[in-house]
Amino acid sequence: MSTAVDEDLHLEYRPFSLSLSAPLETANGTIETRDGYLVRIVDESTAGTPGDGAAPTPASEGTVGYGEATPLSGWTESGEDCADALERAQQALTVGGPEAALEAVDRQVAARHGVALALADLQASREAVPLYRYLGQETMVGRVPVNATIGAGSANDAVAAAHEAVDAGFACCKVKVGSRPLEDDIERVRRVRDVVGSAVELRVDANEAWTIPDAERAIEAFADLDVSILEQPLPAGALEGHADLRGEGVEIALDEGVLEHGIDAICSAEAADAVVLKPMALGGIDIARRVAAWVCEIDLTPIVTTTIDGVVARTAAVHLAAAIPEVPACGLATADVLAEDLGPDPVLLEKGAAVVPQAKGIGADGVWEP
Ligand SMILES: O=C(O)CCC(=O)C1=CC=C[C@@H](O)[C@@H]1C(=O)O
Ligand SMILES: [Mg+2]
Repeated sequence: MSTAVDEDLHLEYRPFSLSLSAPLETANGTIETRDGYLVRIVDESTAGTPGDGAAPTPASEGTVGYGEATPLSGWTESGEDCADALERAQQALTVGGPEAALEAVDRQVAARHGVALALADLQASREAVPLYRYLGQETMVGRVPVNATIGAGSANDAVAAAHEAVDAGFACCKVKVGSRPLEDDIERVRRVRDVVGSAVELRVDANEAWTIPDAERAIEAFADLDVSILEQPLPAGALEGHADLRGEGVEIALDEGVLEHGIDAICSAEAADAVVLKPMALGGIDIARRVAAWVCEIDLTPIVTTTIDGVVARTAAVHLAAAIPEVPACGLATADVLAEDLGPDPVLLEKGAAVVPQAKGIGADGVWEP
């Protein structure tokens, strides 16, 4: 049902293309560029009147909420489907308000992420609270722990990235594996362990690359190397296979499997110790928040990451992590993976932690003008 306030909401979106500073190699393919749509919803009921001849300012336009819809092949809908969905949301918002806009993008997760985030940012801005407080965190959170992300490149590249991570103060590194012979990957992880020392947490992400015997062999070696978490060793469909890999000294996290099965099935199959939550792939910050609350209840560990998003979605994911009590290190230190961004980054990285913005909403300003 539409209300007078809803009719004052207007959604706009514009395309963007961000190149990576270096392609990110994973076992599922190489990510070279991040193309998507920046979304904004303006509440014109709060618009002021600009002075004579003055250019419109954000205040004169009304309160604004920003969102980002950045599809990634294999994880979300295509770019084309995303754009079509945003077009539908634009119409639906004017006619039927926020609920109608979200319904119009129900099945296109990246588009839904863009719309839901713009609505959440708008509401948090109206309430003058940072997004993480709007997402339900009752106390002030200054920082969230983050992991360094090391791509599936050569052993020398992995060692160099690990050096850099330790120098920058990271206490957790996640190494991508699965795109080369298993023994080579084990050797890469061994060399990374040598470089980072025993105090740094090491995680490994195979992006579905392995068979059960491969994974068993990897876990045997990784347990000796004190790897804490192995992410998605088997194809997403293999719930029972993942369940069988648990309890051998390395915790099992599901990422692609979360999207394929959902939390209830993972829980019934006892298939994971931890789950990776990517708001862009789950369909929005609101959904990711609900999933995080649910997994905490059932003693699964939630790890927040992104699909290598621009500053709007990445900062929103930092807020999501800040809304989760005792969140472990999250995959949110990816700003450097991008060679360019949508605007200034409000999140400082300091000694392995992301400093959470305390301004109202997401806190990502200066992003609309290309
Ligand atoms: O979790 C991180 O450290 C960063 C994000 C990350 O690893 C990923 C982002 C996008 C696509 C994936 O290949 C990958 C992942 O599988 O987690
Ligand atoms: Mg993963």
